[in-house]
Amino acid sequence: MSSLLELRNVSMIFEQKSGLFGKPTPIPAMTDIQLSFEPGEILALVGESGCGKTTLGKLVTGLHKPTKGQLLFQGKDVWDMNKAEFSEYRQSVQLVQQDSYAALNPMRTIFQSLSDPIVQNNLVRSRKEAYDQVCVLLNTVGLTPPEQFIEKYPHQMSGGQRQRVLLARAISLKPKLIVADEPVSMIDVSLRMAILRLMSVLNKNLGIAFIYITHDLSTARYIAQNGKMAVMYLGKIVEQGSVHEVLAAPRHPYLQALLSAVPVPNPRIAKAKRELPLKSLDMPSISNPPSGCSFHPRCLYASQTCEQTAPSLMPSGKTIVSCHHVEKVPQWTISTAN
Ligand SMILES: Nc1ncnc2c1ncn2[C@@H]1O[C@H](COP(=O)(O)OP(=O)(O)OP(=O)(O)O)[C@@H](O)[C@H]1O
Repeated sequence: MSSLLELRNVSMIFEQKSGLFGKPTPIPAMTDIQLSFEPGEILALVGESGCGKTTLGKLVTGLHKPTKGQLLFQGKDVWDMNKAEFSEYRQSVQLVQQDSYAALNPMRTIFQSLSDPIVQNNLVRSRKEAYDQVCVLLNTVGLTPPEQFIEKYPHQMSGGQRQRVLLARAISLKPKLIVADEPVSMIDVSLRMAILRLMSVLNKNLGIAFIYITHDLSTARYIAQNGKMAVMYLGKIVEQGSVHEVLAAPRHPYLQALLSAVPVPNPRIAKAKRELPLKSLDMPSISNPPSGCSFHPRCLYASQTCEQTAPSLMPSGKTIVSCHHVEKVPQWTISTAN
C-alpha cells in the first residue's frame, strides 16, 4: 500500500539574482530529501533558521515544484496529476502558517474568511448552511460560543484566537494532512500549549496527519510524542526516527549539540552544564555549503572523509543517521547534557 505522501530524493534549488546582469547564485534549500507520511501520523521537522524547513512545507503543499525528485500523494506524482487529481490533492494537504495576521484578509470577517473555501469547493449549498458549518468549525477549534467570533475582523482577535481560525480554515476542507509551519512561535507563551493541544485533538479525533515545523525541540517533543522526528541541517535531513528514540538516544553530533543547548530550569544543573559540543557556533551559509558533510566544520569528530564525501542516511540503532563516524560519537544521555 502506498503512503499518504512521499518525498523521493527531492531537491529544491532556488536561484538568487545578483544585480541586473550578475550570474544567479544557486541556493540548495533542500537536497535529496527522502520522507514518507502515513495517514494520521505526526512528524516534527526541526532545525535552525534557514535550514530549509519552510521550503519543505511549501513543497509538500504544492506551492513549490521540486527542481529534482518526486512528490507522491497516495502513490501518484503530484506534478503528473490531471486537474481533478491535483485539486483533490491541494484540498487534502493544507498549510497553516506562522503569521496568522498576514494569513487572514484584514478586510474580511471570520465568517467571510471561513465560508469562502467551503462555498468555492461546493461543500455547502446555501448561506444558512455555510453559517451553520462555520459555527461547527469554530466550535471544533474551541472558539465558543461561535456567535461571539463569527462577525469579528482579524484585528479584533488575539494571536491565539487567529491561529485557531487558521486551523478552522485548514480543517474546513476535510484535509488528510496539515503542514503547520511554526504555528505557535508568534503567540504568547501562555497560549502555546493550548494550540498544540488543539492540534493533538484534531489529529486524534479527525485522523488528520500533521507535519509540525519548528526550531523548538520542546514543543516538537510535546506534539509528536507518539510520532516521528526529522532533524534538518543546511537543506538535508541528518537524523530521523520515532521522537522517543531520536530524543532518548540522539546519534548525530548536530542533534546532540541542539539538545545540549536546550535551557535547563534548575540553576544548579544549568551551571554544571558542559560547553556546547561544537567546534564553531557559526552556521555556514546555505548558498555556499561546506564540501562533503556540510556539518564537518563544526563537528568534533570530523575527519578528512567528512571534508570530501557527503554521508548518506543509514540505520544506526533505532534511528537513521547521516554521519560517517556515528560509531565514534559517544552515546548521548540526559546526564551528558546535565
Ligand atoms: N523563493 C525563494 N527564492 C530564493 N531563496 C529562497 C526562497 N525561499 C527560501 N529561500 C532560501 O532558502 C533557504 C531556506 O529557507 P527556508 O525559509 O526554507 O528556511 P527555514 O528553515 O524555514 O528558516 P526560518 O525558520 O527562518 O523560516 C534560505 O537561505 C532562504 O533564503
